[in-house]
Amino acid sequence: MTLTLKISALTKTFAGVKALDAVSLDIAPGQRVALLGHNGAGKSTMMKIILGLIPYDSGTVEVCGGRPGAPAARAQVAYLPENAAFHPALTGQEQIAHYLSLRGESPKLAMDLLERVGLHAAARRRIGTYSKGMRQRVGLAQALIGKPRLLVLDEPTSGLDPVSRRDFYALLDGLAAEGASILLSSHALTEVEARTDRILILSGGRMVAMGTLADLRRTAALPVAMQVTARNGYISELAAALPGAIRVEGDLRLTCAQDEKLPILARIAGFGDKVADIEVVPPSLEDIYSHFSRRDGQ
Ligand SMILES: Nc1ncnc2c1ncn2[C@@H]1O[C@H](COP(=O)(O)OP(=O)(O)OP(=O)(O)O)[C@@H](O)[C@H]1O
Repeated sequence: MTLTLKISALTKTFAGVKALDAVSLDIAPGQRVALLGHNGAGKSTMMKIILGLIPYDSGTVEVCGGRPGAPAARAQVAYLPENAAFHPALTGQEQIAHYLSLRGESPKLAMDLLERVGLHAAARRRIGTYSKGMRQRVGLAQALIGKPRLLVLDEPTSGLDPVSRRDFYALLDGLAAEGASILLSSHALTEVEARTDRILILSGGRMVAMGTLADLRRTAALPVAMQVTARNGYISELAAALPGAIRVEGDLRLTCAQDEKLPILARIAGFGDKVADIEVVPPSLEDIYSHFSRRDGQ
């Protein structure tokens, strides 16, 4: 399978500051990759290099089989900046028709693109009257011009309400299902957790974690939390068998290392009917993110 994006040992320095330090990443068609990192971690630098906007010092970068910024790569890559701005006096249809003309495509395709992102009904309204979520969708419609193979999205859901975020990710899911590769940066960890295939965490320009959420969870080996509800009258008996468990509002709460999880569950199961319920809470992406992107002394 031809990779859409192939980055190996990418390094970029700005006046002595290593913005990227030996970063590698492959994205295959249909894959959605989240780029996470604190402010200044190197996310924008990486995106700018992929788009061919700035040069890099060393390593290799192949975008749709070519050099970043080369005409072939530019034709197949779309970019949505964090705060995409559009002309408020233009309607959505006029704005997209304008971008289509700039790309040498028929302005008549505007309505199809707007329909694709759910803006069909508002297409003839001025963008100045659109909500932030609607403007982001205009941005996505613009990014879809020319059926790009790679979408580079810089914090595409920042400032969107939960429903707009969910709708936006549903659109991305559809695009990925059709074979588009997606690289997006985000600070909203919970949504990334559910809606991307792999996660790359940068910290100070270095790649500190890469993989599926399950991979990251395994590598981080963070403690698992459990909540045990005992049947009436049995909480003390259970507490005595679970060292470290504390009572919170009639339940028992405890944390354990990953490799202790199954033995502890077996011990709890041994209590049979004395246990009313048990909940196992794995570490969230937020816990995992903090673990990997901890900045010493900051
Ligand atoms: N043009 C530049 N000149 C000098 N230093 C730069 C330049 N662009 C970026 N940097 C530095 O490179 C590092 C990485 O910056 P970058 O903008 O890629 O981070 P980021 O992860 O996108 O941050 P944010 O989440 O704030 O957008 C930072 O230390 C930044 O100050």
